[in-house]
Amino acid sequence: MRPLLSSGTWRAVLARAWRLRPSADYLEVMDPRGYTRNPPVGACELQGELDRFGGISVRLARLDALDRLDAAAFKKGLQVAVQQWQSEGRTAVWLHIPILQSRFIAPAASLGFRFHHAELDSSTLTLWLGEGPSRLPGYASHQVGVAGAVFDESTRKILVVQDRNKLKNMWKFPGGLSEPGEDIGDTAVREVFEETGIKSEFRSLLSIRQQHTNPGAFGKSDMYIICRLKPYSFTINFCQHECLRCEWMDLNDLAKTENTTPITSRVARLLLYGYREGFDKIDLTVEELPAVYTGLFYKLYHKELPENYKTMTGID
Ligand SMILES: NC(=O)C1=CN([C@@H]2O[C@H](COP(=O)(O)OP(=O)(O)OC[C@H]3O[C@@H](n4cnc5c(N)ncnc54)[C@H](O)[C@@H]3O)[C@@H](O)[C@H]2O)C=CC1
Ligand SMILES: [Mg+2]
Repeated sequence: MRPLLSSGTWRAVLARAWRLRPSADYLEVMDPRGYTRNPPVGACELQGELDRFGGISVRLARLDALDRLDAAAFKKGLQVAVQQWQSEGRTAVWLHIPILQSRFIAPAASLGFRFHHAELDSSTLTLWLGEGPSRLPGYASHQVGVAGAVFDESTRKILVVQDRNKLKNMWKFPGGLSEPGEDIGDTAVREVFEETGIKSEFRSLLSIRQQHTNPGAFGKSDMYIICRLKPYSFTINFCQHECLRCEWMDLNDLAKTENTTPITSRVARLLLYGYREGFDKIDLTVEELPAVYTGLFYKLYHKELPENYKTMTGID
């Protein structure tokens, strides 16, 4: 984000916003050059950055005098600052509050700010100032779980576990929740190893399930992705905390058993089809491509596309 207001301009805005009058105490701590050595409560220097949508972002962690600021003074100052931003046509305010300054959440909320999201050590509140209903995007809507269907083509065996923490003991593929910044295939390989001790490598993506208000997703929706993995170790050493049993099972048996979940049964049948007719019938393979706007890279998953279609040469 681009800072559009200099700190000098901010000082001027905030001197107005916080309606400060130098008190006798304040004057006592001015040095001969006029700089404040120990600003009193309320002499807080807010620094904000304009974003490309016309919103303003205030990071309380960057404000030196906050430790000495009480909640009432913060509320008063914020109220005036918000009026100022509104008169300047700002569309929204984003208020980033470090966890140790959470006493400022309640005064901000009483002025209409609402939580946008929280991380381990900070929360972010927003206030929409634009016309009509808020157009600010929400935060995360889904959690992502990934399982590995580890299939050994040479023996037709598939790796399955029974979850220790479930009321019904049904066979399923080992898997778990994706970590921030983790590729889908890497989650599958990591979770399979953590839960079963089996080493494997990513082959393809087989299915995506979307479920809303999943009980384990803290009120969010759940994306559950199953990957096809190829094993390169075979001795099971399963996690006692999460699994009750772990086995290499014949794929035909998994496809037929009733002692499994509908999604595991469906994917077992999909794998059987791929095993008999060719995995290209069922695989979504992955390729890394460059993102035009951000300069980053991303993973794109789709059915195999012939090389001449990728380059658009040799197409009639
Ligand atoms: N049909 C299927 O085959 C199933 C699919 N799934 C999907 O798998 C994904 C999650 O897989 P998991 O193996 O559950 O994740 P995971 O392998 O990352 O394990 C989560 C761990 O957190 C623990 N945990 C969860 N909630 C807890 C709480 N409130 N307090 C203390 N500990 C807690 C669990 O006991 C477990 O050890 C989701 O996407 C889910 O939809 C989950 C179960 C069955
Ligand atoms: Mg798990």
